[in-house]
Amino acid sequence: MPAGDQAAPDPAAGPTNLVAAVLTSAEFDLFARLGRERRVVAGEVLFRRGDPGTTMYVVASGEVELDFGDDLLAKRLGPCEFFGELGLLIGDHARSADATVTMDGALLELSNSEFERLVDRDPGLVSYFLRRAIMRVVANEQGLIRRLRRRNHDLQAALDHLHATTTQLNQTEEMVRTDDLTGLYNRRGLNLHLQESRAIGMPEALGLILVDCDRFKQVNDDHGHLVGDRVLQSVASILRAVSGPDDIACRLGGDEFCLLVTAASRDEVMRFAEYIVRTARQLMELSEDHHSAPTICPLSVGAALVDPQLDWNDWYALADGALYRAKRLGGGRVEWQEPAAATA
Ligand SMILES: Nc1nc2c(ncn2[C@@H]2O[C@H](COP(=O)(O)OP(=O)(O)OP(=O)(O)O)[C@@H](O)[C@H]2O)c(=O)[nH]1
Repeated sequence: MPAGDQAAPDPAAGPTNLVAAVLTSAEFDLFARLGRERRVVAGEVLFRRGDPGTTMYVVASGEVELDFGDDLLAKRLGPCEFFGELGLLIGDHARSADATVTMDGALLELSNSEFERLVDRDPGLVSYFLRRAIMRVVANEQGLIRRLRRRNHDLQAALDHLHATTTQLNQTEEMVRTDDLTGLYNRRGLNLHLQESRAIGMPEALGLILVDCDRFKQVNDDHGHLVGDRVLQSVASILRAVSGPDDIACRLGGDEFCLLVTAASRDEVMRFAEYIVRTARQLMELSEDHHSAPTICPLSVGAALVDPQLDWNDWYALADGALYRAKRLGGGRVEWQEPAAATA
């Protein structure tokens, strides 16, 4: 029988060999006597994963590759190594790998009838072989469980990492959208918000309220930049207090702010606008008694109903017309702008 020039493994080899798919030389001799020899050539497919199988094979010479699919390592089997034994032992077992000849040679093929004769011929040897076959299945199973556990662990770590990255990205995005000093949206945040709103559908009616501090430069000049900062923060607090969950308060830059509110009528928008101017005035009156640094300043406000279908520049031009008038009239007041008057 062409077992090749390679020596069969020593039957007295230690327990580490127990789970290897290698026949001892005594086993190989016995299998060779009763198995059918089959010549094979490289590229020949012996069976595919999922095929039902009832035979086992021993490589006499040449080489066979077992490919278990997924990301499991393919195995190459040489002389005296066996495979497909579960097909023989269980009967009609679905093959768990593709078996392809990778080097010309010969195989011993054993089906149930040959195996029964093998048992009759040398029950002791066959029982030793069976014990090893079972241990091999158990070892493979344990290896698989270990691999799955490791993969699960890796997957969990990858998910944790992804979660941390997403949180970080959200925080970064939040920072990019927000004005450092006041915590309101900045101009970029407002633009992004408007883009998102346009994508999901704008509210049907919107009011734009432009807010500008009066003589703010004087606050900086008289009391310093930090006092000026605190005044800007107070204006932001007023806007935050007045805006509902669907309204957008934004610091457009410097001492200019805006509030975009969902409102359907002039009265509704004016209520917001007048509240803002009035609150600033009342806060000023409260602090007028003591001669400490100001915490707020008078505010000029321009208000208008805007067409949600038009863009920001159109809205701004409209409300800015009113703001300009409020400034010209001395500040600390609200001016309203009708759309028709703006285009006239
Ligand atoms: N403290 C402080 N000042 C700022 C900040 N950003 C801009 N400014 C100042 O705000 C001032 C705005 O000046 P102006 O545009 O002349 O406005 P104003 O003095 O209120 O004049 P009117 O609007 O005509 O009443 C400038 O002096 C800027 O330096 C800021 O973040 N903090």
